[in-house]
Amino acid sequence: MSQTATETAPPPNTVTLQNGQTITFNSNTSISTDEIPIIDVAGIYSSELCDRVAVAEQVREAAHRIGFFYVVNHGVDPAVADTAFEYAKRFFDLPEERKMEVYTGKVPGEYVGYHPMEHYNRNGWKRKDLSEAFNWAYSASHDPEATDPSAPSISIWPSDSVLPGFKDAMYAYHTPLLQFARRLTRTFALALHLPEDAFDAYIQQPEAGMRILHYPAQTASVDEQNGIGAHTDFECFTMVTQDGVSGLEVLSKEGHWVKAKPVPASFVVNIADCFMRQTNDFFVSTVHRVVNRSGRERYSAPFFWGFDRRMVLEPVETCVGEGNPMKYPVMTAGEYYAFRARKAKEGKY
Ligand SMILES: O=C(O)CCC(=O)C(=O)O
Ligand SMILES: [Fe+2]
Repeated sequence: MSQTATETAPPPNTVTLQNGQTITFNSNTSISTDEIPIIDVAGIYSSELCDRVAVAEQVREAAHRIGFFYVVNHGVDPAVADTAFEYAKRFFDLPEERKMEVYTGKVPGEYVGYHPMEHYNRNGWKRKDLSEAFNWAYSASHDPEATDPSAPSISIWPSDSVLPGFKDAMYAYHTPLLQFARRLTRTFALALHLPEDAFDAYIQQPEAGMRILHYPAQTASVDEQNGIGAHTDFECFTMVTQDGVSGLEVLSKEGHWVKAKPVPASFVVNIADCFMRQTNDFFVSTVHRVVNRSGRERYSAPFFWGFDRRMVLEPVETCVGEGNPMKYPVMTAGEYYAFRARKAKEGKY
């Protein structure tokens, strides 16, 4: 006698995200595959256009197919990341009251400052997300290519007497990432079959926030708790530096949680919602989460790259046309970020 589907298959897991999207996955258990490509990006520094295009075509395929890829040979010195991680640990080791001096609630409407442990419940799980984070924003004075280095930044920082050298260590890593992200934006322009400089005006004063995260080892079951619940990122693309501890998982189109295992000296790059909107879904902003069941503390440092708040997120011309109209309302980048930051800080998701 054949069994019915309800007897054999567990009920689908369904979650509504901050961007309004509802997702379903087959199983809460993650799998290891080689679905996330590793792209050697050394060619983006070549003086030959054909070398730059060769990298861009790999980026095009990955951004369209899965929305996630690793980059290696990116040119950013790993020693600077090591120092940033050392200072991240020092920050998270501070007493709670010191960290709460830079509590994100002190900056309404902006996603900067300290986000305490078990503060959010992005997927409405039984227990809140087991992570804490510190976010900071773009600072023109730490951007060697800034048009106006005196433009103010919205970040808040612990005072130097609390954690000497912290801010400097964070920007020492942020600045080379910013320079790499500018390069990679040109690669993305080529990947969309646009002139290489198509987005240059959008990133003179970019939205370039960064965060450090700490995930204690989780003992609760994956059905009860996440480190960071399923979500998509807000901006154009994100570049995550992982330490050696796994935990990041990517939702494949088939509904499987795929492990993004740490790859030494790589960044994990993922497409975020603004780029998906502008490319009319040609690039996919893929759902991801972190569950740290490794038995070890995990630290990560995502860098979020987006267009200037004042710019209008117009559709990319190669991604719209007759029979393929723009699917999203057009708004400024700032309007979209404000909407998402408000949703994220409500913390219900
Ligand atoms: O910690 C990670 O690996 C990813 C974190 C993340 O997805 C985020 O902060 O948006
Ligand atoms: Fe994310």
